[in-house]
Amino acid sequence: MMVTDYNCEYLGLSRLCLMESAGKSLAEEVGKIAVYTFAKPIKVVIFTGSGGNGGDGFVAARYLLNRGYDVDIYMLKDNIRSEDAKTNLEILKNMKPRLSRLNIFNLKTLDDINNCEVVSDETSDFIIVDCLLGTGIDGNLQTNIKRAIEVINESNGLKISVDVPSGMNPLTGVVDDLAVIPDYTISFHKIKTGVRNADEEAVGGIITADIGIPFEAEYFVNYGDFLRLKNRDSDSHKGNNGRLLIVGGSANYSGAPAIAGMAAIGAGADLVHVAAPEKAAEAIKATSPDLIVNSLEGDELSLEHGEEIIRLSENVDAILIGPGAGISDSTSKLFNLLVAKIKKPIVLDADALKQVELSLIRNREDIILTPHIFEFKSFFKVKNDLKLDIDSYDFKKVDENITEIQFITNQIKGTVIVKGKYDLILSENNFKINKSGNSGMTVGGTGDALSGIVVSLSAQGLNAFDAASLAVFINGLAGDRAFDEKGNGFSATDLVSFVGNVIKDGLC
Ligand SMILES: NC(=O)C1=CN([C@@H]2O[C@H](COP(=O)(O)OP(=O)(O)OC[C@H]3O[C@@H](n4cnc5c(N)ncnc54)[C@H](O)[C@@H]3O)[C@@H](O)[C@H]2O)[C@H](O)CC1
Ligand SMILES: [K+]
Repeated sequence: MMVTDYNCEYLGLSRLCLMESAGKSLAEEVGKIAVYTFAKPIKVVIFTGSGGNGGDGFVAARYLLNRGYDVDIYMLKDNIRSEDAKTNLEILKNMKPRLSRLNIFNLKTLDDINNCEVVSDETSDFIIVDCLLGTGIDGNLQTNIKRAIEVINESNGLKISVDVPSGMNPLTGVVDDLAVIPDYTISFHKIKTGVRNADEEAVGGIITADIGIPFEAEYFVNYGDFLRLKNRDSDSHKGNNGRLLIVGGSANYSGAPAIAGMAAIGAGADLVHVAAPEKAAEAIKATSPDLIVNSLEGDELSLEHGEEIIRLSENVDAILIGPGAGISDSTSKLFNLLVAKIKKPIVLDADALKQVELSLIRNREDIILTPHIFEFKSFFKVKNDLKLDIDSYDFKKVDENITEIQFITNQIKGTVIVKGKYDLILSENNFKINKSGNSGMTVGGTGDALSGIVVSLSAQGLNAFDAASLAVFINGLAGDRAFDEKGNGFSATDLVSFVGNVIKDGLC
């Protein structure tokens, strides 16, 4: 959800708009609950925190006042951290002289909280709206927030939590310390995972309110997806942040595994091993000192290298098979042996896609395929004239094309990137569209760079779908920077040189 939130901004839909929409939806739902719970106008008491959750409450207050409710706002924090929440609080404060039936109380001390009206109100004819904490909860509950949660739970009023019951982990639904126990939880756009996972008595009746977030914010890969890249912990040491093995190269092709390897380092991997036939290995050693190259006898990757490669795979977190490997019967047998024996995330690219049997990977979620449309059709043995053609405003055409491709990829549990002007990333019934990149990326080697970034993110712990989605976005952004610098004259090596910067900027 946080990814979607951020991606809204890149569609031009600001968080302030989303907060207005969230607050309005909240007021509508509170109004509906009030009408069918109480036969008369009642008071709504809104407890607010210092973040966006509190901001939703400030917005809802405006709409509830217009619906004839008395509104008391109990602010637990007056140092509001969310700019959008601050804007909405200012609006309420600018309503002076006050004509609306609104009171705003600053609960600065525990005594203020203990003496607030909901504690003493014996009736139950009021609604408490819990806007203390939402998806931004972090660490143990501060004392005042904890006391406010107790007061809310002890009160007789009807309780409504906004987005997440305050005190509950929005991702897991776990309550480490204490949480509001609401009669209803109103979730914006989509039920938060934690709310869905929690027991019913911990969240009450769940209501999902639409706040105008368009599909595209969820289905286009964008900068919000960088949130999935774990922030590297400061005391990590070599090897913590991804170790990977690239199996590729042949007598004529040493560039592909080298480009993939350098891209993998650019995407943050710590240790990049390459296993390649001796001529390619020597060439890679000479050009890329940062790669740990294992030289395999002979001109091509073949079955007798199997044991050595499987041994190498034991010390890494993810493997990329294919770049520059060439196609031969023995390489084919080797690749199928590796896929059958190595139970770690595997990325299959280029020549591996022409040789690995579909049946071997059908039930593996940790497999990522990176075909362009022609490799896609040959891997899945597609007979008809299938194209990746979603560059259109015609939603029927886009939907049909994606559905047609999904029908094919649903044969496997893994993730498939179908590369094109707009790349399509598919896994089970989930899909994302990547719009970064440019036509200059038709230059040879950009696919090798992509496969290097995919295996790097996979080695750093991202699941197949997230690693694939983010990698395509990063590869395209690096291609866009290379284009800005050299127009259509950039090389895959130029693209690789921007990968690190793209991620650094994306994480800011
Ligand atoms: N698309 C949407 O779903 C929208 C959601 N909105 C609302 O915004 C919140 C998320 O806002 P955020 O500012 O990130 O965080 P919170 O308001 O949940 O709280 C953070 C706030 O609270 C303080 N805090 C954090 N942890 C603790 C703690 N353990 N004890 C005490 N205080 C704590 C911290 O200082 C922060 O200031 C989301 O849930 C929705 O309700 C937006 O309205 C827009 C669209
Ligand atoms: K809440």
